[in-house]
Amino acid sequence: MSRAILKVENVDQRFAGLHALKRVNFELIEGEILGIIGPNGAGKSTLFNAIVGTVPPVSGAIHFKGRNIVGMPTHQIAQLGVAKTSQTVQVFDEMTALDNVAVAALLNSATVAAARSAAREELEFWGLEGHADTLAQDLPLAQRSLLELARAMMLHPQVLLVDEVMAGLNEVEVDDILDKLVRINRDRGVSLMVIEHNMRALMKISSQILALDYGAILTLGKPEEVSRHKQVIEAYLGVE
Ligand SMILES: Nc1ncnc2c1ncn2[C@@H]1O[C@H](COP(=O)(O)OP(=O)(O)OP(=O)(O)O)[C@@H](O)[C@H]1O
Repeated sequence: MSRAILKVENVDQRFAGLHALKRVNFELIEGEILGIIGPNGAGKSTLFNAIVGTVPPVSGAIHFKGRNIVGMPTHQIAQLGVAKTSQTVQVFDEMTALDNVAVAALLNSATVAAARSAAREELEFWGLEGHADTLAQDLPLAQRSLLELARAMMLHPQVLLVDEVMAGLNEVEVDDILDKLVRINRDRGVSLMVIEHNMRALMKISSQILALDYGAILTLGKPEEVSRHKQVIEAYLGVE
């Protein structure tokens, strides 16, 4: 039987006069890939920030495996198993790719040597082994996106929130990331929520898609249903 690993209940977020999330309710089923779409400013990143605790919601509950994580510090939420990538790739520019991943690996390693070894393995998974000694600032955008995913995986997440990692990438690079996301989901047991403006990409990998508009859920359903939804077409695709 499918069960929810993450349950978002009546989550509200407000910034001064702006009602950024309006009683948002949904479940992430364990093992699924849930795509998140919505126009600019719809509240997608705000939702992710609420889940990982960087900007906690003003009201509502977020249950991870039955435990309400609202109010917990981000590092504790990460330790429990919920991690996030950033919308803008956040790696340490002046460090090598290997060191970037090794720093994250230290959290779950007994020694520096063990962290470096885990980091090497992770770089290999993401196809970055040839760039281990390259400074992050010298990596092309696609490899920086992969590096951030590699860093996030060192937290051993059970739920990974992926915020627009495909922006600015070409079709081949997007397909490579999609393939890797499917593999961490299928082979490494990570449930995923993926924010993406690239609808074609999202439809390929998501079992369900959630559409946000003005902080509220427009619809949640199978990709083919959501892509036919009248308000999604109007709000997201901008068609009258
Ligand atoms: N910390 C904050 N303080 C004030 N306003 C914020 C804050 N975070 C987000 N907002 C506002 O909340 C609204 C939703 O922003 P959010 O970044 O969640 O949208 P989004 O759907 O992720 O958009 P995009 O696709 O452009 O990334 C926007 O109007 C934004 O300016």
